Amino acid sequence: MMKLDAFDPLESIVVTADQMGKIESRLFEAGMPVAALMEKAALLMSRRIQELYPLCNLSRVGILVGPGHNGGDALVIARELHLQGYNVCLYRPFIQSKELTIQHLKYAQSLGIPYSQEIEFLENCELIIDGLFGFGLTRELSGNIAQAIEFINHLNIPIISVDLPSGLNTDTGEVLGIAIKATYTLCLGLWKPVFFQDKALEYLGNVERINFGIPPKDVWAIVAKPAPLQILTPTLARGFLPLPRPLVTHKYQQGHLLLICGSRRYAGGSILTGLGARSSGVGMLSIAVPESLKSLLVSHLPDALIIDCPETENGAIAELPPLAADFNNYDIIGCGPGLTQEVTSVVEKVLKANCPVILDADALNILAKLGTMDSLSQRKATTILTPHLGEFKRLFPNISDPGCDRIAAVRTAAQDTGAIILLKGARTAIATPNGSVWLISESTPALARGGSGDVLTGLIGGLLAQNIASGGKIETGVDVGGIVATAAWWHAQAGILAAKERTELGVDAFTLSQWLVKVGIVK
Ligand SMILES: NC(=O)C1=CN([C@@H]2O[C@H](COP(=O)(O)OP(=O)(O)OC[C@H]3O[C@@H](n4cnc5c(N)ncnc54)[C@H](O)[C@@H]3O)[C@@H](O)[C@H]2O)[C@@H](O)CC1
Ligand SMILES: Nc1ncnc2c1ncn2[C@@H]1O[C@H](COP(=O)(O)OP(=O)(O)O)[C@@H](O)[C@H]1O
Ligand SMILES: [K+]
Repeated sequence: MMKLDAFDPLESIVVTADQMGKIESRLFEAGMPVAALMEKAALLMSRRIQELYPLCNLSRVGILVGPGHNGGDALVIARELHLQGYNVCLYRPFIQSKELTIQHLKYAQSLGIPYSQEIEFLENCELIIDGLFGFGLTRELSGNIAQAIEFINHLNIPIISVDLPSGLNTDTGEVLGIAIKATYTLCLGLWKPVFFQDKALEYLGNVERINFGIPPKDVWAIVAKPAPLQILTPTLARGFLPLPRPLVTHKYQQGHLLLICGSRRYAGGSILTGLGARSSGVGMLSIAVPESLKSLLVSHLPDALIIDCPETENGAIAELPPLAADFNNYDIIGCGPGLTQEVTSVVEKVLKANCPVILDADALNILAKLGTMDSLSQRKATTILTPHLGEFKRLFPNISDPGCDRIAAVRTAAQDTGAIILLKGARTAIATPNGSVWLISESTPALARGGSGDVLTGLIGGLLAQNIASGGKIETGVDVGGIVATAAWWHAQAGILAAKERTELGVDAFTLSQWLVKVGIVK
């Protein structure tokens, strides 16, 4: 889980290793002594470590000391814990180190803190502080360092990583040979992309940011405003919600969403999409389904207008009747869940609509087969694609493996197509064509179940419909990414809340749709 500080203006900013280095350099050039900054950060960390693991519960703490300033931080922590009475010992495999790190080592030695170049020295520890490498690591780890990390990971004791788990690439989250599997990671200063890369999650443990007071002006001197990489924090999400509602309004002013979804084989997908939309508060909801599903949909969503469409032999939508085909009646269209891949002509027609369009599931597979991704950039209205990793790979075979760097992949996809792309996963990322990416900082694997994505499609559609109908900024494209991200945040929060009460096994997609309204979105 990730702890966010609602009152810190830098809490939503995510910077790359290169940007962090540049921001840090500005502080040093302005006169901040390197040692003083290290002291500030490491003192805060050592205080936090003492809260997490009080002295009375521990007999021995092992500290991994690297050659750079991550190692320097670790040595300051070692010194402080020692002075507080902890029994501390050091593993320091490097002969050569940065000057400041050597100085801290000298002082630690003068205090009588024992150290060794052999990792077995830490065998009887009950807590490990990992200060081997931070954002300065670029090369693969091998040899004795790799073996030491393997040894530590097998000790089965809590590990606290300084800044990030040693062995992870700060930007891509890639494991550089081998990496520490932390219980806690104390991110220093500003969030980095590694905290939002799916494949890094199992290494991070619980994540907290240590705010040691970086002046915002130094951040904005390096990072463009608005930041190209941002966490959708609860405070930002609340700003994107259509609340409060105007006192005098009517249903059409609260948005009219058309969903095109479902088939005989995947009837439930249309219900779940409808339930997601309903939870958004949308004013009017129309759902076009194959005619044989009409009564089923009416029984689940009596508030929605169900449009029955002629169907194929297999029970898929054959064509859209006039009521659904006149797209001028709607603020936005959501198309895809449960359609089957038969409905190519419907998807082609939807792509020609003048209003914003959300494509998900089968609509994405059809789009991939049509091979007309280029045509997306010709669309005048906004297009939103919501693929999971498999769908993303089918849509964008030429973008390098999104499994390696999801953030870079989704950004490229949005820039190439001119569409808003929401890449689903443990940490969903939403990219806009101007290169900015929104990140969802927490979720739950309870959502890894069939149908939860359908709920999300409906929710996105319903939120955007309300924004458009109220003369919102979507027309100028300004905040669409933020609204889409708000839907993803809301969806994840509902999953977290439901899982807390029902365990991670208890959040089926229908339950999820019911929990959306229980999220405390306006605290
Ligand atoms: N973010 C900030 O503003 C602050 C950062 N601080 C610390 O400074 C860290 C960054 O420090 P550094 O730039 O010194 O970098 P690191 O401490 O992350 O490590 C880089 C060092 O490791 C060596 N190295 C890299 N790859 C290696 C490999 N595969 N095998 C062996 N050695 C390798 C490099 O030659 C260099 O000496 C942060 O992660 C953080 O812990 C703090 O001291 C305070 C403030
Ligand atoms: N491990 C996970 N942690 C958090 N969220 C997850 C995880 N796995 C899947 N999800 C979320 O669940 C939803 C699944 O959507 P999708 O794959 O489209 O499923 P479906 O098509 O069956 O509805 C997405 O919103 C995704 O982000
Ligand atoms: K580290």
